[in-house]
Formats: sequence, structure tokens, C-alpha cells
Amino acid sequence: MVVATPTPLLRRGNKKTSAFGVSTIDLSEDKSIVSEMIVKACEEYGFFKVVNHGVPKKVIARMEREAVDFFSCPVSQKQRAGPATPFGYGCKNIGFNGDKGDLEYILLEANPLSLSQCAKTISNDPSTFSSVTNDYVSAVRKLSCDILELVAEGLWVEDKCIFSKLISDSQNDSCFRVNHYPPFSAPNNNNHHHHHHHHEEYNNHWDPSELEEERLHISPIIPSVGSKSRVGFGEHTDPQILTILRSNDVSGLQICSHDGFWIPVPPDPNEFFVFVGDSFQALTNGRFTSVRHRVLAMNSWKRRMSMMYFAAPALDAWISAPPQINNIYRPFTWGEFKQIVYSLRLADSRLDYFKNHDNH
Ligand SMILES: C=C1C[C@]23C[C@@]1(O)CC[C@H]2[C@@]12CC[C@H](O)[C@@](C)(C(=O)O1)[C@H]2[C@@H]3C(=O)O
Ligand SMILES: O=C(O)CCC(=O)C(=O)O
Repeated sequence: MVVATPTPLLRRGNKKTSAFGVSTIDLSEDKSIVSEMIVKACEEYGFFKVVNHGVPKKVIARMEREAVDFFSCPVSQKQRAGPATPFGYGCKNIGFNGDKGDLEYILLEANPLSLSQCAKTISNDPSTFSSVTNDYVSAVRKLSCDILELVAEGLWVEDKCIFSKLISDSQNDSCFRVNHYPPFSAPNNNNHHHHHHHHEEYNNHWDPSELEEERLHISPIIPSVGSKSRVGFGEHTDPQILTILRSNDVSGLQICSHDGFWIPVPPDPNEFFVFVGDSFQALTNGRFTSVRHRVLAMNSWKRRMSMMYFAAPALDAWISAPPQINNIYRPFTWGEFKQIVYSLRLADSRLDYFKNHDNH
């Protein structure tokens, strides 16, 4: 029997093993050039940096302030917003397999209704927290849409909104995360006193005696990262379509090249980094690369803080009416889709859906 396989219209291009330089894409440049560069970056590393991104400095600064204020609260107060199941405040336990990371975080659903609910447990001034967060999330969602439209253009797809419409209103499963990593001092260095002094920068409540203990609990997915650094966030790919990351000026982020090298990404607080996620790799039939990345806690007295917007389609709508296969992009297979839902640890009702449709 001959089985018709859909033509892989969007094929993975040849990959170069050239020396790495993070592509920097200037969104104010000519559209046709920018769209071509973005497609190339999505194919080669699945990772790039954007400048002239259009997100106002003030929107970023206000969000950073809210996050710093939250993480500076006493543990007992932060725990009111937890545990993260998957949304809310989480500390150290980053994955549902019990993966450990040396960080604390807040993971939120990126829609106004959910944000205003969660704000009540996060802030003493919930209305300010939710308006600042909504402004930030809306601005980075707009940036994601701009990028997705440029991608469609670069792929010569007729409907320029084919990808961006998946996330263009706030009714989708996008999420927002802020990570906060403690500072790290390498074993046997004598700078403890010095470090401790700077700990107070965020008036944080990390117990330095925990650090030595935590060093022993290296995430099982990382075999070894050497004695001078520790895992902040274990290696993974993001299940969503795109991730938009902004961090302060503390290093630690690394991406994995296709030939298996870990490449440190110098931090840049004024710009954004973009990651291709598993969903985008699937939608483009593997032409785009979902980028493997991790965060190491570096030997620095300063703490890393990063904020991420994860652009994801409305999964419920996708379940009830999966997009039709056409020549433009391919809907997820059920296997891929299930993986995304599981990775997001979404509501049990959605997981039940798959239990009842296990033949997919
Ligand atoms: C270690 C993990 C955290 C994560 C689930 C996972 O097992 C692997 C993917 C991780 C990730 C990365 C992007 C998002 O931050 C996240 C919410 C997601 O959907 O996949 C996290 C997951 C998580 O924090 O539960
Ligand atoms: O904190 C960072 O810089 C990146 C962490 C990350 O990859 C994630 O939260 O999914």
C-alpha cells in the first residue's frame, strides 16, 4: 500500500559548522532584509538577538522593579504565591520530574484575567503589579507577532499572519516567567565575606549555607559542568512557539550548537533574545531549530534575573478544531501536541483529553 506523505515543503537547510556569533537583527532595517535574516537565524541556531525592538524602556524597567520587589520579600510571603502547580511561585523545583535548579521563579499565564487573580498573592499592590505585568506582556506579545510576521514573509508564505494569529489576542496559552538565581561563589574561595555583603543588594533571603548543599544536587539532565559553576536551570528546549527573553547584566545563559558545544551568550539588558521552541520546529517540518539551552550559576556576586514570554497557541481551540493540513504549515501531530500540553503541565482536563484519545 502506498501511503501519501505530506511534502516537506519547509525543509531544513544545510547547516554550517562555522564559528559562532549570535545573529543580531535590527528590526528597524528594511523588511525584506530583516525577514531573510530572521529565517536564516531560525534555521541555523534557532536563536538570535533583536535590537530596535520597540518595547519601551520604561515598560521593562517597571517590570524589573516589580520582580525585584517580589523576590526581596521574606520567604514566607513569597510562598503565599506558591507552590507552582505549574503556575505561581516556585523555588528550586523547576520541572515536574523533580528537576532541581538553583533558582526561584514566578510562572504566570499571560492573560489579563489570570494575571489579576495571581497578582493578589504576589503583591501588596495587586493592581499595580497586574497593570505593569500586562503592559510588559502585551509589549512582548506584540514583538513576538512582529517577528512571526517577518518569518512568514521570509518563508514567502501568502498569509503573513499565519503564525502571528495563533497568539495575537490574549486568549492563548502563552505564559510569562521571571527567574531569579542566587549568586555563586566557587568552592574554596575566600571571598565569602565580600559576596555576602553584596547579597544585600536585593535584600534577599537566600541562606548562604544552603549553597554548598545545593551544589550536590546537580540536575540529573546535566552530567557535569565543572567545579567552577553550578546548574541554574538545567538544559532543555522550550515547548512553545517562540520565547522572548530579557535579562539583567549577569551572565550564565548558554545555548547548544548543533555540533554539541555550549556557547555562552553575553547578557544585554537593553535588548531581547529570541528562542525557537519545539512548536515552531514542528510547524516548519523541522526546518527551524528548537534551541537547547541552560543557565549556569556563574562565579559572580550579582544575581541573575531574567524574564521570559513564551508564545503559545490556544491549546483548547487547537484541540477542538485542529488546523487543516495545507501547503503552508503543518499542524502538530497528536504526539507533539501531547508533549506540549504535558510540558506545560496544563489543567488535568486537558491531560484527560489525551487519555481518552490515546490512539492519536
Ligand atoms: C525542567 C523543566 C521545566 C519545564 C519543564 C521541564 O521538564 C522542561 C521544559 C521546561 C519549560 C521551559 C519553558 C517554560 O519555562 C516552561 C514552563 C515550559 O513549558 O517548559 C518550563 C517547564 C516548567 O517550568 O515546568
Ligand atoms: O533564566 C534564563 O535566563 C533562562 C531560563 C530558561 O531557559 C527558562 O526559564 O525556560
